[in-house]
Amino acid sequence: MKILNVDQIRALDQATIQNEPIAPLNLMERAALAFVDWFVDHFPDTTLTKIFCGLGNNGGDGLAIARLLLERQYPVEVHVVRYAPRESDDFMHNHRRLKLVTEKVNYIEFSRDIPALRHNEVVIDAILGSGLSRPTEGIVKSTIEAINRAPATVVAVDIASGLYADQPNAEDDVIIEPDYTITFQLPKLAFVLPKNGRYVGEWHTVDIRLHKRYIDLAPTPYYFTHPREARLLLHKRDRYSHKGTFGHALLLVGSYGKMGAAVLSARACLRSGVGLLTVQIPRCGYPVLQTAVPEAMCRPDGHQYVLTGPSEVEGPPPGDYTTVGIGPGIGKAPETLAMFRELLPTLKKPIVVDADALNLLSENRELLEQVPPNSILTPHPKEFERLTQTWKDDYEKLGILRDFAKTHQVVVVLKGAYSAVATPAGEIHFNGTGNPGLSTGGTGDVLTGVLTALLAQGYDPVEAAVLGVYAHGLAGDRVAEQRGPIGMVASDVVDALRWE
Ligand SMILES: NC(=O)C1=CN([C@@H]2O[C@H](COP(=O)(O)OP(=O)(O)OC[C@H]3O[C@@H](n4cnc5c(N)ncnc54)[C@H](OP(=O)(O)O)[C@@H]3O)[C@@H](O)[C@H]2O)[C@@H](O)CC1
Ligand SMILES: [K+]
Repeated sequence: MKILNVDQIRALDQATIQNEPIAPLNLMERAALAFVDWFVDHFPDTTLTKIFCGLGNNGGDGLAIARLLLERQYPVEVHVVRYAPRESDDFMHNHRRLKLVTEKVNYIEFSRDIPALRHNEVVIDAILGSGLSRPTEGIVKSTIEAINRAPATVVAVDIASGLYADQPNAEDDVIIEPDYTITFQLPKLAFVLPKNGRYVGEWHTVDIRLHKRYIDLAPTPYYFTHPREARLLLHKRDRYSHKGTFGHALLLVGSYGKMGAAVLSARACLRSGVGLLTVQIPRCGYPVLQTAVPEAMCRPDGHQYVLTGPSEVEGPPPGDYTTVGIGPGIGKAPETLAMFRELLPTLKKPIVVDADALNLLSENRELLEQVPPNSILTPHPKEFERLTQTWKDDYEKLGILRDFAKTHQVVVVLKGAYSAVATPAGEIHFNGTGNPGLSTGGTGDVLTGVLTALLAQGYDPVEAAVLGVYAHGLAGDRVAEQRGPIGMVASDVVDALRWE
């Protein structure tokens, strides 16, 4: 699904109002209803809910939510943060409607008006939404600080108050730190950026039927992979297919002491549907690989400890394989660099480049030009920084990422909490699967195996990256569900891969 910027969201709001058509107030009511549906599902016990409203439309949402919850017999307190003399029309209208249901509205003008907040209460944050135009200050800031200090559960309406939806905040900005963010229809770019984790919490979108045609036509470089979209990418298998149909991949992996990386990438590649797999490893890894991964063919390198290229075993040149995956555990020995240097110009089809192969690229930038177009590079942030430059915030990093993918005509999977797949066309697809349990040695090697298998099966490289990252994260989520995220190991992730 698309991620739109604030101006586009505002225009989408107007397009919906004009084209559906629907009165602005009714659209706000629809948004409030969608929020309330989620809320009563999630908080079925009618615990005391304190709703903090600003004076714009986010505050209007909060007032409508208060009325709808009161109608459902929830004990609700409404606190309006009166920071300015100006209120939006829909705020005023909902204020009048609320007053027909309850007389009890508290107005916060000074710190002494801020209510005490306890741990068994729920706070709904509707102070500021996507209309944020400057840092929070004065009574708004004091109220946010009080909410952040409180032990109550906090649910933000649309976006945490004080957080910009599509531009960086300053380090010292005061922003709500919610447990949940319930946003309307589409996620905001801010939600998928690492620095913002504590200002987002667990986020969900609720459908408010905004104008579909506007969304379809709106230009944006940013997408979030919806589970439905990921499943659609999966190729169906023909019952007359045979192992040749699914390609023959070559993995160049491992070195002395790092043969585990070879085994993990090879097992993941096989578990991701490759037809045939050949693994080239330094000679010392031969018994390891033949024992741990009997399904793979093995090409022992001429060198005992590191990869150098030539093998004692006859075989086609790397360029003849359907695809090549290189990097996990290979180290940076001069012989391995020499092999990489010789190998790259012989490859014409997209490959997967990971780990030390990426570090070799950073240290020998001229090799970047030799990487076949549409290859998939899978750096973590440190490796990406070595390949490019440092950045001052997540937004600058996205710019650098898009430029890099466009300039070098490669697909970049920047790994992280929301892994970002950057395409040669300059688009970015954020992935939502995965959990902190995946931050453990070897999971990157697993991803390389997955992506290599998908390329071997003829997936378009961008689709391979989007689907592969999604499936890899989902496997991690399955493991976390079964045995908890702590103590998860990369082999668990291989075993949990599913392609359906
Ligand atoms: N889009 C959709 O599809 C739908 C959107 N809906 C809802 O509308 C919300 C957006 O509403 P909104 O535009 O009124 O913005 P919101 O943030 O409530 O208030 C802006 C006001 O606050 C002011 N202000 C700004 N920064 C400030 C600060 N630091 N401290 C103090 N004040 C500050 C700002 O002042 P100005 O910049 O004009 O000077 C302006 O007066 C959106 O988040 C969602 O909840 C749903 O109802 C329906 C579907
Ligand atoms: K809010």
